[in-house]
This record gives sequence, structure tokens and C-alpha cells, in this order.
Amino acid sequence: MKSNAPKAKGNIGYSFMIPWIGDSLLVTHGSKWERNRRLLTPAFHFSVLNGYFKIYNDVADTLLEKFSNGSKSGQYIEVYQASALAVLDSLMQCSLSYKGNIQSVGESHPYVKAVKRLVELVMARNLNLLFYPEWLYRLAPSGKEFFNLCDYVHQFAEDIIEKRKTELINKVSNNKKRQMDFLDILLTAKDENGQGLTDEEIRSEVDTFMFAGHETTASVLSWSIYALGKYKLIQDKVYREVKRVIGDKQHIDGDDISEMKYLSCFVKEVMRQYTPVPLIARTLEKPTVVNGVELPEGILTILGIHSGHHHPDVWEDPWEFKPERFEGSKQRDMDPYSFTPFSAGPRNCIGQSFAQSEEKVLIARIINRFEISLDPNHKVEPFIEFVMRAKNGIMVSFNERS
Ligand code: HEM
Repeated sequence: MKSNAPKAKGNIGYSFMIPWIGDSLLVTHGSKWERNRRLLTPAFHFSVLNGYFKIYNDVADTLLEKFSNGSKSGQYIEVYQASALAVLDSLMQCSLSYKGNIQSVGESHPYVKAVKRLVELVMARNLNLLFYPEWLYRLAPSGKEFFNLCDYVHQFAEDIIEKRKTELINKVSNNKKRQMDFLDILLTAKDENGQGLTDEEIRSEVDTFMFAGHETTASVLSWSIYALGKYKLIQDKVYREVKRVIGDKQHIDGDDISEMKYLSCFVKEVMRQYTPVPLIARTLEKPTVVNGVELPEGILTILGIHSGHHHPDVWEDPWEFKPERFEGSKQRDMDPYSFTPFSAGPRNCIGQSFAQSEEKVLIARIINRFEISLDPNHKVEPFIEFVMRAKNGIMVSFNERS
């Protein structure tokens, strides 16, 4: 993690995503990665992220109504799908200023359906050796579907990019009050030679945000709801803090969440216990000694973030859910590589502040309005895809607080 070692390509690893997300920040390496990371970093500066709180709150308004309607008369509802739509809605607004009523339209929106299906297809290809050679995959119905969907999502982003470029050239905007979004920054970023990103690079980065920022954030949100329902005393503590900070206010801003210290510990403990990205992979650039064994150059290496988050040498009672372990100065005293939900080092997650602010707003808004209970008859089983998910979902009822 401390090095710039390239992401694992070849059959296992990140290659199957490349036709969709391109040679973008997530998968590229070397000087291209260094340049593009520099160009993209301003998009995640806190002054830009501060402008997104209205979007997070608007997204929360719709999500809360869904939870309220679904839980009428004490019914239990599945939370992963609704969480995934909420965070995709916010990503599409913050990245592209695209407002498509995503949470209500759901999979009837072809882009939403395509993004969901692309993740499923990449996952399925990983599990089927027959589909590893691209020429063979292209002949299979799932391969044809995959490449058609890639064409569709590329066209979707290209149309928006093209329209925005015309606006920039003509210095007009249909809506003068539009919040600055990631696309504005990608279109205007320039390197030290005055060169910007090409249209294809911009499209690849947008597709990457959708891939890297969607299921990850949905995983954390849905496991947070689960943990609140499972640990009632912790739920009360989070609720009391949120109430103390926001009082009767409904909308939550950046100052509010920086005062919610316990909420912050809670979200960290969710990301430790239900590690959203359980594994990442690198290719060793040089022979490397691990536990006395020399691994050769070029070897594919899996880094088990989930295992690290549960290692008994690092964590006391690793399988216990205890947000208090992150309180006060405790995290400062930890080894910086012990808690790595966003990876660590130079290739850490560029979207981590964005994701954490959004998670906190959504969780605080949910807990401020509802008391959360789990369905006692539904067994929740964590399982690993690209992200940590629950087999058969998470069933919850949301009861309005009086
Ligand atoms: C809770 C939510 C998230 C989690 C847990 C998460 C986790 C991670 C992890 C573990 C990595 C390292 C991947 C690797 O080494 O292969 C990563 C990289 C990355 N993430 Fe996130 N991520 C989250 C949200 C986001 C969001 C919202 C965005 C964009 C809007 C994003 C964009 C990226 C990008 C572009 C990279 C590659 C960075 C680089 O290599 O320079 N992520 N993320």
C-alpha cells in the first residue's frame, strides 16, 4: 500500500472492468496515474465538497419517504437496493449535475439498469474461466450484452460532456445557479504543460466514479442501518448525539457532521467490521519479502483489508462491534495501515471525504427520523463480491419517532 505498485492486470484483477471504465485513475499506473491523480485531486477539495450538502439532503428526503412508506404498519423492507439508488442519484448529481429522478424511476432508467448489470456481468466473468479470453467472451451472449452496455454508458456520458463543453465554449449555462460539479473541474483541469484531460479520459473518470463510488457507499450505508438495528444501545447513543447537534433542524451541513464525533466513530466501526472493499490487488514491481518469504517480481498479490480489520494482533476483540475503539486520540495511536477501508498510501481512495460526508448526512437524517428494528426472522449473511454485501439483503422496519 505504501508503494505506487501497479494494480493487478491479467486475468484476475481489474482488467475485466477496463472496457467499461477505461484506463482511468483506478486501474492505470506510472506517469499517467501521477498526472491524472494531480488533475483530479482539486475535484475532491473540501471547498467543492461543501457545495454538495444540499444534494445529500435532497437525496435523503426521497430516501426517507421511501423508508417511511415501505414501513407503514410495521413492515420490514430490504435496504440495500434503496441505498444503492440513493447513492447513485447523488453521484450522478455531483458528477454530472444529472437529475433524473433516479430514486423513483429506479431500474426503469436505462443508465441505472446498465450500471447495475455491468457490475453483475464483470463479477460473473471473474467466476467463469471460459470467459477469460476476450475473443471467447465477445462470442457469448453475456459478453455481447456487456460490450453493448459499455457502448451505452459511454454514449450517455459523452452526450453530457459534449453538451457541457458547448456551454463552456459559449460561456452560457442554462441554469446560472447550478452547483459546480466534478465534470466542471475535469473539463478545466490543466497539467504543468497546459494540457487538459482528453474527452475519453474524462468519460473514463466519470464511469470510474460511478463504479468506484456507487456500490462501496451503498455497502457502508446498508451495513450502518443493519448495525443500528442490531445494537440498540449504540443506536440510542447515535440518535442522542444527532438530536443534540441539530435540534429541530432537518437539513444537515458540514459543521453539523464535524460535531458528530460518535457518529464518526460509528461509521468507522461499520467500515472495519463490514469492510466495504474486502480485497484489493497489486502486481509486485520488484521482489518483495513478506514474513520471510520472497515473492517474485510480477506476481499478483491480494491485500486482505477485511482480514487486517479482524486481525487479533491488531484489534482487541476484533469481532465485537465497538465504535468506542475509535474515540478521542485512540485512532491517532494506531498504525496507519491497520484501518484501511479506503486503502492507504498514494493509491488511497480519492473519493473518501466525499463518501464519508454523504454517509454521515444520510445516517444522521435516517436516525433523526426513525427508530430502526431488524426483522428477527431474516438471517443476514455477509458475503464478498467487489464489495461486502448481504446475501438475501437486510430487512429493516423504520418506525417514525414521536
Ligand atoms: C465508502 C465508499 C468508498 C470506499 C469504501 C472506497 C474504497 C476504495 C478503495 C479500497 C480503493 C483502493 C482500490 C485499489 O487499490 O484497487 C479506492 C480507490 C478509488 N476510489 Fe474509492 N471508495 C469509496 C468511495 C468512492 C467514491 C465516492 C469515489 C468517487 C466519487 C471513489 C473513487 C475512487 C477512485 C477514483 C479510486 C482510485 C484512486 C487511485 O488509484 O488513485 N471512491 N476506493
